[in-house]
Formats: sequence, C-alpha cells, structure tokens
Amino acid sequence: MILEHLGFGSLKILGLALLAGLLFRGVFNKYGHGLHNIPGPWIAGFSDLWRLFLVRRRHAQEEHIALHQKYGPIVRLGPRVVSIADPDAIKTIYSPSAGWSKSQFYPVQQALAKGKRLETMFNTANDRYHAKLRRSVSNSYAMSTLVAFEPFVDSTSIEFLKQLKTRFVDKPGEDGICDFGAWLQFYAFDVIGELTFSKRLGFVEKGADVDNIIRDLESFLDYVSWDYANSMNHLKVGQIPFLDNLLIKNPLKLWAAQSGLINTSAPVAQFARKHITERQNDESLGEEKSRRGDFLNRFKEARAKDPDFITEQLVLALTVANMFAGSDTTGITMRAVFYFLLKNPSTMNSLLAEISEKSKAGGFSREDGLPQWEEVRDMPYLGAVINESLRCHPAVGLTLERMVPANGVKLAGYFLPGGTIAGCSAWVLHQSTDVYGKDAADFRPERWLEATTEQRRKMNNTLFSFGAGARTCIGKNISLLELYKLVPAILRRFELELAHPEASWKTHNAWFVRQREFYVRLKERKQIL
Ligand code: HEM
Repeated sequence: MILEHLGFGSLKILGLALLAGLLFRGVFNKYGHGLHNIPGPWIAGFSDLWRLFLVRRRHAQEEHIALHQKYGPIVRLGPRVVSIADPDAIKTIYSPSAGWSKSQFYPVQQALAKGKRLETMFNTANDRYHAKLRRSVSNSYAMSTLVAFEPFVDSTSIEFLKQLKTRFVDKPGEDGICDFGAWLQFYAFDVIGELTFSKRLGFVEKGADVDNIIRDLESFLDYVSWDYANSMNHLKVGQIPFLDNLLIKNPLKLWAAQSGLINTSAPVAQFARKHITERQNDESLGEEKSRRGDFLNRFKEARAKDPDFITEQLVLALTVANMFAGSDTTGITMRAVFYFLLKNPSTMNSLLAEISEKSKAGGFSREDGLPQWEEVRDMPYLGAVINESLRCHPAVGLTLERMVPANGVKLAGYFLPGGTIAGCSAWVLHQSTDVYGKDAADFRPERWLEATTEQRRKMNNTLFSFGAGARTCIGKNISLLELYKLVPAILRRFELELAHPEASWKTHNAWFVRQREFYVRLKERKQIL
C-alpha cells in the first residue's frame, strides 16, 4: 500500500538517499576514525563486512599471516579494527595494568542457562568484575594444586587407552582406522568433565558425542566467529549486542526461558547444572565422597568465603567456562602434537628415544605405563615438541581483541585513537622470523633446545597460544598436565601410523582452529616402552 502511494519517483529518491547515506557512512568509516594511514587492503576500512567475509571463509589464520607479510607489522582489518604482528606490542596491549578491556566480541560468547547469560572469566568485558572473579578462584588453578588433579586425568586416560585397544588395535581394513582427531576431542572433554565434576561426560566410553554437547559447542563457535555483531558496529546500530540480542539473546526468548516456557540452555550448561544439583543432593544426605579435589568443590569453597559475590549462578558459570575454554582448546593441541609427530618421523623417533631412555633408567613408576607429572614435566624433548605444536597450531585462530584506552596509543609506528579495536593473533606472531628464526614456518622442536637463554626468553614471551597478561589462560597448567601425561602414555603403549600418509588434515577456523580428517592406525607394543 505504502509503496503504491509513494510512486516510482519517490522510491527512486528514497533509494538514492539510502545509497548516499551508505556511501557517506563508508567514506566516514574509511577516513573518519583516524586510521586511514594504516596499511591494509583498500576496501577493509569502508565496512566491517570485509573482515566478516574473511572470517567466514574459515581460514582467517592463514589470511592474517598473508596480510602481514604483504603490509607489515600493522594491518587495518576494518573501520576501527587493526591487527598487530609486532611481538613488542604484546606487553602494551595485554599487560595487566594497561587498561585495555576486551572488545564486545567476547560477550557474544556468553552461553545461556535458563534464559540468563553466563558471564564468565573468559567472556566478560568488565575488567573490575573479571579481576575480582579471577582473584576469588585463581588458587583453584595454581600449579601447586596440579598433583591433586592427576588422579582425575589418570582415570580418563585408563579408559581412553582401553577403548583405543578394544576398538582399533590390530584390526584390518576400515575397522582399524581410528578417527584420532575425534577421539582426542572425546578425551579432552571427558577429562575436563572429570576435573570439574568428578564425572566424565561419557564420550570416551561411548565413542560418540553425548547429548550433542560437541555439536552444540561447534555451532555456537560458528555463530560467535561469524561475528554478526562486529559487522554491525560501523552502522552504530548498537555496538555488538544488536544482532546477538535479536538472535540467541533475543529478550523475548530470554523472558520465555526464564519463565520456563522454552529451553534455551546450552547442553553443556544442562550437564553442569545436573551435576551441581547432584552434588547438592549428596551433600544434604551427608554423602561426602572422595571426589573432593575437583573444581566444583573448589568453586563452592570460594562461594563459602564470599557468598554475596560468588552466587550459585556464578558457580555454574565457572564450571561452564572450564568446559567451554578447556575442552576443545586442549583437544586441538593434542591433535597438533600427534599430527606433527606423525608427519615428521625423525621428530617422532627423537621423542621415542627420549621416552625409551627414561624408561630404561627406571624413570617411570607405574606398571600400567601411565607417566606421572613429576616424571615427565622436565623431559626436554617432550617439552620442545609440545611448545612447537602450540606454536605451529595455536588453538585460538583470531586476534584477541582489545579496546585502545581513551587517550589512544602509538603502536608499530602508528597512532591508534581511543576506542580502536587492536589485537594480536598467535598465528601471526608465531611466524616472526626475528624471534623463531628463518625457518619459523617449519615444525622443528629442536629450535627450543638450541636457543640461547636470551633467545628462548624471547621465544617464550612471544608464544601467545595461551594469550598474555591479565586475561591469560588460567587453565594453562591443567592443559600442560594433560598434554605432558597423555603423549607419552599413548606412545609407550601403541605404535601409531597415519591411515592416509599422503593426505593432510583439514582445518576450520571458527575462533578455534579445529582440525578434521586425522586418521590413524594403532598397533599395541609387545612391551610398554
Ligand atoms: C591447550 C589448551 C588451551 C589453550 C590453547 C587455551 C587458550 C586460551 C587463551 C588464548 C585464552 C585467552 C583468551 C583471550 O585473551 O581472549 C584463554 C583464557 C582462558 N582459559 Fe584457556 N586454553 C587452554 C586450556 C584451558 C583449560 C584446560 C582451562 C580450564 C581448566 C581453560 C580456561 C580458561 C579460562 C577460564 C580463561 C579466561 C581467563 C581470564 O580471562 O581470566 N583453558 N585460554
């Protein structure tokens, strides 16, 4: 009706006005934010759509590396977004006292439980809330408590090795091909379930995704990295939450969920809630069990100290943060370690030699072959392999975005006004030939052993797989515990070979860089190595 009344001429004027508005907006985006002198693709400054489509192609990590190779240490990715490749910038951007908050990219990652956002340490952009929360629970993740976590890791490892043996070992043809990438992910999910609730999710026993937890998490990551909200920033329609608020966090949907009319809770939040309730029931029946070193118990202790701040909802958020941040990331790194070892036989042989030497010298105590943290934590070649895998395939595949503080800052030779989104990507930093040598593109663990003390310090400071500064990964020690223990545990029991030696895995960057099509065959060793 309205269109009929308007007539063709009016529509034309409307169309032209709209076009002029868009053009004006594009030109303002390009030249109005004080970033027009920053190098980068000409088109990137006009709209966030350019980087939206870059991320949607799912290989952003490689495209970011190529952009920095072409344009240098600073590249403009959007109207108000830059990527930095200068290792010296890490201190400026991420240091605890720098006042660079996380960008609005992070709150999009807040999962829902009964229609309420779970604001976690990982996804909050509120620095004061974050600092208080991190202080309240940092003890739970401390290196000194790692030993208490070992039995949880061992229990999943025993089941994992058993399942590999019964399902794949020495089987001919297709039956003997193990989708090792999937199995390592099952393992990582089950370990984090066990560490957090003293309960495995059951992936390893079933050899499958339980309750679609992995499927849900992956589609959530696809949603997050699609970056709806950032794409709208330049339109000033409401910063990040706009599309997120229309889609997953639509207020009507949240209201219906809070009223119990619909269920918006992520499967992982449902799993967490179920186990928290179970624990409460056990406690009310006086059934204190031996699982008491787990995260849930530690978070409940933090709640007992400060019940006004650490609410029941926050305990739930803390457990969900563990599952979200600590499962896929660790699984991805485990895949990287085994894949690189299998693709580089001389590296595999060096590691096997180190393990065998240690074993002959009586360096492993358990008869079932599971190494203990104290036995493996100082194995130099194993450490070098893990570091090099973290360097060559960091789990997180986009820039860790932060907001430039109000007064602006000079970085990589350019002034960035306050409010600019700036960040580094581990994938880009790890290609620095200044830090890692001319062969930085290659997987070569020996670089960590050959480096001088000063070089190694630089290499460690630039290793960005766990982030840096105030928001650095709080679960780093846990994931290292898992990696250092699992790699020798598998290699001592099994001989592994690629099922399709000529093929490469496929990667998919949806914030985390997941790998697919990593298949192996397993043979059991006659004797544990
Ligand atoms: C190899 C495995 C892991 C990798 C590569 C990894 C990577 C990261 C990165 C890059 C960050 C910083 C994100 C940012 O600044 O935007 C981070 C934060 C975090 N990670 Fe991890 N992570 C791993 C394992 C874990 C584990 C096992 C847990 C839990 C047990 C965990 C829990 C967290 C939490 C809670 C944060 C937020 C910390 C904060 O902001 O204070 N991560 N992780």
